[in-house]
Amino acid sequence: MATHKVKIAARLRPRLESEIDDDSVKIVHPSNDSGGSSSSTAGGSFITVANPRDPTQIFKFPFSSCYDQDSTQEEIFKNDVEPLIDVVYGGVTVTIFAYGVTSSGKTHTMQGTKSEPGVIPRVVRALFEKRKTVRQYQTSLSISYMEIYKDEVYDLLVTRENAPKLPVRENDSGMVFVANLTRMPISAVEEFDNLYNAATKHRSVGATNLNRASSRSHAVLTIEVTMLDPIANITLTGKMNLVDLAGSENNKLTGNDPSRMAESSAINKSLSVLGQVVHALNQGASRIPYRNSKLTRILQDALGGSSVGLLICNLAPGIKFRQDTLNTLNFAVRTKNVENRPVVNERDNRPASKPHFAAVSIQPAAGKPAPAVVQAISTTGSGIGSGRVGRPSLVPVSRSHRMSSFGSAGNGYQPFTFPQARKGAPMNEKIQESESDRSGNLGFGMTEKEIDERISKAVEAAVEAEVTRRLAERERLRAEEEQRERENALVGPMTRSQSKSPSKAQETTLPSGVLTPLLKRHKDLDDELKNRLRELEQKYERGSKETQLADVLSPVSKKKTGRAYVALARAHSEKGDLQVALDLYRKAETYVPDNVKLKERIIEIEWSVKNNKEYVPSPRKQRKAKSSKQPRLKSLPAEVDDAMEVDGNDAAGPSKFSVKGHRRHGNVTEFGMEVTNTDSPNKSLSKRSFADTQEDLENAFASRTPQKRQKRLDLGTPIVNADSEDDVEPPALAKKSRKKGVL
Ligand SMILES: Nc1ncnc2c1ncn2[C@@H]1O[C@H](COP(=O)(O)OP(=O)(O)OP(=O)(O)O)[C@@H](O)[C@H]1O
Repeated sequence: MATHKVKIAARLRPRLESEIDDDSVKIVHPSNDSGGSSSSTAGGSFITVANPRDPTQIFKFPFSSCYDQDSTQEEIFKNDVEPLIDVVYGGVTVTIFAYGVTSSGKTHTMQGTKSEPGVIPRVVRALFEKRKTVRQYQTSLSISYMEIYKDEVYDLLVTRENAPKLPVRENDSGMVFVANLTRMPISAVEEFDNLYNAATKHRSVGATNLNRASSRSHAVLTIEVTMLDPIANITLTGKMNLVDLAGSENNKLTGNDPSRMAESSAINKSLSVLGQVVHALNQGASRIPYRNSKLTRILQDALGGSSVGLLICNLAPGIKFRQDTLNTLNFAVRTKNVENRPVVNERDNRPASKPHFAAVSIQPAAGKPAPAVVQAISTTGSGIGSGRVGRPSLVPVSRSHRMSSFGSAGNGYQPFTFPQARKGAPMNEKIQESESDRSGNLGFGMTEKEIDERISKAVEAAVEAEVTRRLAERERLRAEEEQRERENALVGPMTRSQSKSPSKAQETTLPSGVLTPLLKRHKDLDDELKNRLRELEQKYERGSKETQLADVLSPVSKKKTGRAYVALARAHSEKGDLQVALDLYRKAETYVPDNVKLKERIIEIEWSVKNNKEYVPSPRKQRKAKSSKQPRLKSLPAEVDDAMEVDGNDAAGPSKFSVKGHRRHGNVTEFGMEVTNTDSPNKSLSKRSFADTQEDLENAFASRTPQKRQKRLDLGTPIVNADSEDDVEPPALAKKSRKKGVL
């Protein structure tokens, strides 16, 4: 099982004019003693620092990449950064961050100067170069750039006046992102340079005793590479996060004034939380304090998450910085053991097979997928203004979105963007609810009232237009009739009788209220007759309304509505509420007038009501087990089967929505970890190995028993409340593997 440890590169900057280099900190390259390269990535290199309390004692810090004062920007890039370009083009997120005391050379390493460009400009050039070679994709690049200043996030791509504090959020998939961060497309290196140079001027920089242009904030530049494979209709998204951290500060040395002190304390606090996060990860702690600072939340994915990480430790020479150097190196040593589980961010763009509409309302809350899945620093397209590009959502909006984890087999992933149920809720909680209260309901955990409302709504909308049309038509006919009557009054009784004949058709569709005038006219009728007529009128009106409803529905809707009424009727008859049941059965009959069993049922209940006798419904039939593995979804209770058995079906309640099935459909298959910082990433990220691994894991996944598979799907980072300040548990699988010491 492969995980990826954060790689460490240490760089000692040269002595500045005002400084004394007393050899307190030294880089040793045993293999290069005879001269040669000023760096080593071959192993064996180490840094020595004398113990401040006992100068005879020498601390030794071995790292795979150690760069001394003579190292060049080019060397660092070639050895440690360039290999990561292929990783980004493999659809993985890479995070490179420069760490060190103030004035140790972080900005120099990341940004550099015009004559000595640093990591950032080189990465951009390399990404554009690489783009030329990946012809199978339609590739686009974009950038976002933010700073974290006094624990608040600001957009550096807009002017400071237009840069409100941006909130850090977490989506349903556990992906941490900065809301409303601008993302700009870049089509050429020059375009990037212009944007970046302008944005860098917005960064908070101030003079301290140690650095004339000291960064007062952490800066995070993200370059996103989106690759659309038009043949497979799949989009890969790789990201490069380049982080220039503010330096830890010793206020005795910096000579900070009160305002600088406030900045300094925010910087030191966030760096201290960063240390705590690393420490907690190394301890295998159950809670990692990511949420204690914005910096660690944003870097969450780079530390114990799903991106490939490189930490460049910048060191300043001389005894003045010795304690800071030791602190930095201690941090580096601890970070060295942090394991990530990189994933490929891949989105399948093929259209989704449409879930049954009833399924959407069931809301199977997804078990959280693997670690903060996409990347720590991502942007959102929501609500962004002109000139901004919406982040292509990595949440699976289409048929499937596989997060292919290098190395872990099968963390689950939900196939559709179901609305999230309560965070942290078990995946099938809603379903369990339905089952548990089944006895009191007619199905789907819905009450009778809800079913009735649903039916009414569905019917009402369809009927409204038709009723309006009919009323208008009736009004027109009545007006015509009155006009004819007036004309007939003039031409005599003979003609009148003839002229009335065309309205014969109306008699068969006697409009409601027509009997009332009749009653008024025949005042001499005895009371009994009057009552009878009133009853008839009521009956007519009720029947007429139901007939109208039934007329405008499609055959399928009629059948469904009929079933629903039968289900309700049955529930009422079981409660002994026979009159209500009878009314409901009658309503059902207007939708399914040819159903013989229904007619019989109505007669039976009518008899019971009339004779005040108890009615004993026939026992429900046992429904045959369905052969299909996927239970059929129904929007209405399964009380009545397709053949419109009145209510002789099983009492097993409605078909339940199979989360398992749907989740498998939108499976997330994770892949074997083949990416390393140092070892031939080109090879490890080849399409071939990617596909092969995917197949193997899918097979392995398929061979699991359903129970195991379900369990597997449930694994992943717990869903946390974005607003809560609670700590976040590290990804369950990562924890497990850490504990086991699996690499
Ligand atoms: N490798 C290097 N070669 C030459 N000069 C360097 C090197 N590294 C740093 N410097 C110089 O050291 C000074 C401090 O460097 P830089 O501003 O990069 O430090 P920093 O770690 O970013 O500081 P802060 O945390 O205060 O922002 C600058 O003048 C820079 O030009």
